[in-house]
Amino acid sequence: MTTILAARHLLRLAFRCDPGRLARAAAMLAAGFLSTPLIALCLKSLTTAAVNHDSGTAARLALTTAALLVFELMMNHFAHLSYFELGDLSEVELQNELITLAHGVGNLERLDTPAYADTLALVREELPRTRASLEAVLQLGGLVLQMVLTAVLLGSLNTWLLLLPIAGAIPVLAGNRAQRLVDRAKEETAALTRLGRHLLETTTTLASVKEIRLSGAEAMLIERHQRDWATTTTALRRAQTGAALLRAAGQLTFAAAYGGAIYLVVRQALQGGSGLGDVILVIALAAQISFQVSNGLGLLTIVQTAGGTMERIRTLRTAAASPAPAGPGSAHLPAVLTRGIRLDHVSFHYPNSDRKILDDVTLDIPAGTALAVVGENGAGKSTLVKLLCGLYRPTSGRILVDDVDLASAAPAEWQRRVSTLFQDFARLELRLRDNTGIGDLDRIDDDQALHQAIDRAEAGAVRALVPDGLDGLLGRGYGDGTELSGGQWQKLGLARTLLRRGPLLVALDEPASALDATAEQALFERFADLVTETRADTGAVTVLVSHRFSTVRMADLIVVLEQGSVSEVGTHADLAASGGLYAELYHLQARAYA
Ligand SMILES: Nc1ncnc2c1ncn2[C@@H]1O[C@H](COP(=O)(O)OP(=O)(O)OP(=O)(O)O)[C@@H](O)[C@H]1O
Repeated sequence: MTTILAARHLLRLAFRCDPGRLARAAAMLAAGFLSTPLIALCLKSLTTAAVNHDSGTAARLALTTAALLVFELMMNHFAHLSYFELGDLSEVELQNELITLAHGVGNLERLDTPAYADTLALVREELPRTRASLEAVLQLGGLVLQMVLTAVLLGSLNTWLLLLPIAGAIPVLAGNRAQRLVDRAKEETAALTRLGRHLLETTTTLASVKEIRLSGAEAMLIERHQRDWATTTTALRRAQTGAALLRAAGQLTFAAAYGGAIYLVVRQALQGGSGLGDVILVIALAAQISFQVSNGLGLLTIVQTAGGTMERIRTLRTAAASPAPAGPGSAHLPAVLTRGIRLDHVSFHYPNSDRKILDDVTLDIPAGTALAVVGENGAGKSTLVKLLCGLYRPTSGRILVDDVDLASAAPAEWQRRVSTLFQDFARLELRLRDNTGIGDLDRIDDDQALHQAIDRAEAGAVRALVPDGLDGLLGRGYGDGTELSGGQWQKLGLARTLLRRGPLLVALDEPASALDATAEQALFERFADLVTETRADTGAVTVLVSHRFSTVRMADLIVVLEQGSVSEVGTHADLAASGGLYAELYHLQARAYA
């Protein structure tokens, strides 16, 4: 994206946020910037008056010069107050758009695409610079006005002097090219930078530090971290060196033109074509041009970097706006399940790999069924749940809800009818109310419903730990919230699941992985209640992924996944007697407990 497009985008954004403030900032900046060449003009007249011994005029001009200097400073100062807040508003607006781009894509497929994830990570990192970018755009506008006035004053003395501002364009063009070099290097090293940040985060956050310390993997991770950073830094340093050389060449060219301009006007004065005042005017203006060019270069670099960010946001927007593989249709989902959910020859691979994770899965889950999914690690259980929740679409095959193909319904419509607790459940370090309330946003302010869901999830003791109850903060993400254990967070995750009304699918992926034995027992009593309730209410299907066979056996139907394919389906009694993988795993676990 060119600098002009970036500037236009930032100005539009600022205009949307607060047009009045933008107009005030622009007017004050323009007034401040225009007063600089006028100071040079005053100095010229002051010199002429002094040479002519006109002390009255000289004194008046000296005062005017001082007043202009103060005016210039004041205008810049007050403009800064206006655009400071405007920059913040614009950044928040872009942050909101980024959140939409990360979540508003209907499914997770794009986030799994490395290019999309890298671009998103880069933009997230660059957003805090929005304020400086907007400031740079406004100042560049003022600078352009200032340069035009400077050019008019120079041209009125000698048309050759007009070449001076033109020579000023050379370092600008060189700067443009230099920035492109740096941007390209940044994009090429984005994946490694992301990995570096991940390693830094992993090695410095409490949760993982414990494990790393005990495993002794510290040295290995530090070595890996250093190696990756060294590769990234080398590539960036090479690009920065090339960029610095280009910028220096441009500035040297301007320096030569600057010297030529002074020579020209001094020669003109010696030949009697102009006075001492004109020489002073040119020296002052040339010095201003030198400052304008170097200032302009710095500002341009900032706007060009913002251009990179805007371009990346545009790429994200285009990707998010492009239709998903089989564009969502407008088919309506039933209010109540009568037949159930059917997977019809479903195969799936993640967008970032060709490896089939699910292979030709066909499965009928009648309405009201409690289905358990078992299988070894990596068999594809969580992936199956994610597909059922509509977070991903099958690469081939269909998922039918009664007779409606999920691909022909809007993902959001289905996701409103799904209640889930994922294995990697979210730990929202916000208020207890938010943490639970996002399970059913319409009820986030319904204290009674929130308390009920928390009680049903056996999380009453967690609530008692939070000093301000529903409005108390959780975690140490910001503020001084209550830190919770893994199991306590998981119970709150379950409370979210239980808050949702009228689901057609309840999916619990290893919901007891962090719970103690008593909590697990209580959870499965709740699970049984939930199945009975939702079955009567909406005919919902309940899917439970678990490695605990004591719980799995309660399910109406059990499906065994082996390397992405269904190897066994049936009731506990059928499968335990069949002598297959289920029977083997079940007896293995039963023996361990015996
Ligand atoms: N976002 C992803 N991108 C690429 N591959 C993935 C992604 N998520 C999971 N996989 C791969 O898919 C395979 C199945 O993962 P899945 O989480 O579905 O297994 P699972 O049966 O739930 O395992 P577990 O019992 O360990 O939870 C794994 O080999 C995993 O590496």
